[in-house]
Amino acid sequence: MEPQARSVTEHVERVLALVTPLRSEEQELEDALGAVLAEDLYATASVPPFDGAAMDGYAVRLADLPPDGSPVTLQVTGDVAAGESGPATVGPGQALRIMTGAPLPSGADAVVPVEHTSTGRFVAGAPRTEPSVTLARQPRAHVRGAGEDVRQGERLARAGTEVTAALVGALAASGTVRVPVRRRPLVAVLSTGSELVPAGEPLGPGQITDSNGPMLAAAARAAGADVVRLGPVPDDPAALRGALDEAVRSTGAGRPGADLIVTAGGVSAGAADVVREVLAASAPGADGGSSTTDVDVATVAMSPGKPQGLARWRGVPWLALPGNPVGAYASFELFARPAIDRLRDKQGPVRHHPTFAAAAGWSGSPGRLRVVPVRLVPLADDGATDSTAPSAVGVVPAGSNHALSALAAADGLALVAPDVEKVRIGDPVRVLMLR
Ligand SMILES: Nc1nc2c(c(=O)[nH]1)N[C@H]1C(S)=C(S)[C@@H](COP(=O)(O)OP(=O)(O)OC[C@H]3O[C@@H](n4cnc5c(N)ncnc54)[C@H](O)[C@@H]3O)O[C@H]1N2
Ligand code: MOO
Repeated sequence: MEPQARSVTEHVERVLALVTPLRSEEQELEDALGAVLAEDLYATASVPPFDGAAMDGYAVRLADLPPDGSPVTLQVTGDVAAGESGPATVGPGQALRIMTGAPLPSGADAVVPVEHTSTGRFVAGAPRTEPSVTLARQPRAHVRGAGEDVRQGERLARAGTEVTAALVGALAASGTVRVPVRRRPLVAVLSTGSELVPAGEPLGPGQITDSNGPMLAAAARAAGADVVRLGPVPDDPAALRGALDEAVRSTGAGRPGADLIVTAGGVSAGAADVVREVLAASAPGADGGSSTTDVDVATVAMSPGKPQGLARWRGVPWLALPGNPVGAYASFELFARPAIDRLRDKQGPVRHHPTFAAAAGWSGSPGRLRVVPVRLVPLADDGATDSTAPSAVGVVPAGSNHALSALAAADGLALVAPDVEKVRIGDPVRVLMLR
């Protein structure tokens, strides 16, 4: 009899209990894209650092411009360009030509854009000699105030934030050159199965190409980890133990031991299910020693991805995922990715699981969370005029649930709750987005 299946939520909790965040280290800001901040970061300088022009035009004194908007003619006494720091001053009745980004000269408190003046436009490269300009008060001052964007000492990002290109920009603007980040996790990816042949090698009778190895390695990299790929390992306990030892050992070439082991295959009820065998043989108290601890083999209420194993190999957290490739990938997204996030101490935003309307109906066996590769499709013309509205997008299954080709074509994984028997057209469907 099959044991009571464990919920996905409970399995996630057990996965998270196995891993703890890695130590932090300093990294050059320019190399930190995708890393996770280990501390809150504060602006070391204000942005912009000075009051400056937001438009090309004339720096003026508002006191010279009649409040009723009637034009006035001012004497043009010179130029201020971006990057200039000269002691330019605008006196009463005067104006200075000023370019966007240039510091506002003393005396001036507004910029009038050139297109709203008698000059009309500045010609790039041409000498500017107009002795005077006629202009009028504008509704806006077109001045960017010092610290308007960021004030020195203001918090720019919280610990746990993943560094994006925009954050690199914001940190650079405020004078940051090095950032404290979590060390990048090293994930060992290991596929098991005597039928497996590395990609590119000819297949003998009964053999198949190892797709889980390259796929899970790619998924781990996409989740922000470095990867050491081992195997495929044949269905032989000694070979598997050897590979697990290699995964956790640091090598002479400077590779540290893995922070997390992810295996695929051999975790079900088959006679050759070697992962299950190694877990059982080395569980504490059993013969074979205690290189494996915290063993937890479970049937999880999801499909695909039902058989799962958790343990530590010589202290290193080990997620044993099922071999069926779609199940392995679904398990990666639901269990291994949160484990990697925790190693990186990555905090929210909560993983985005938007809801779309089903654009086709489908059924499946209730009682488990069904993970269905789906594609986003425009909904049939429903009279909506705005084709970019979210309601104009729905989901359809991307192909057979167990086919890698469907997974490859999928925009996301629909997560259909265990109590739902049939998904009908128009039903809301929660989707774990993959792109
Ligand atoms: N009697 C039972 N049999 C099975 C059960 C069960 O509950 N009772 N569960 C089924 C489910 S669900 C799954 S999933 C599989 C998982 O089994 P394993 O984790 O032991 O995986 P394998 O048997 O090693 O492989 C399953 C399947 O996937 C192919 N495979 C494995 N590794 C790779 C790889 N690296 N690249 C490509 N394909 C791979 C393998 O050849 C098998 O076809 O067990 C069911 N059986
Ligand atoms: O759990 Mo298996 O992955 O359903 O195919």
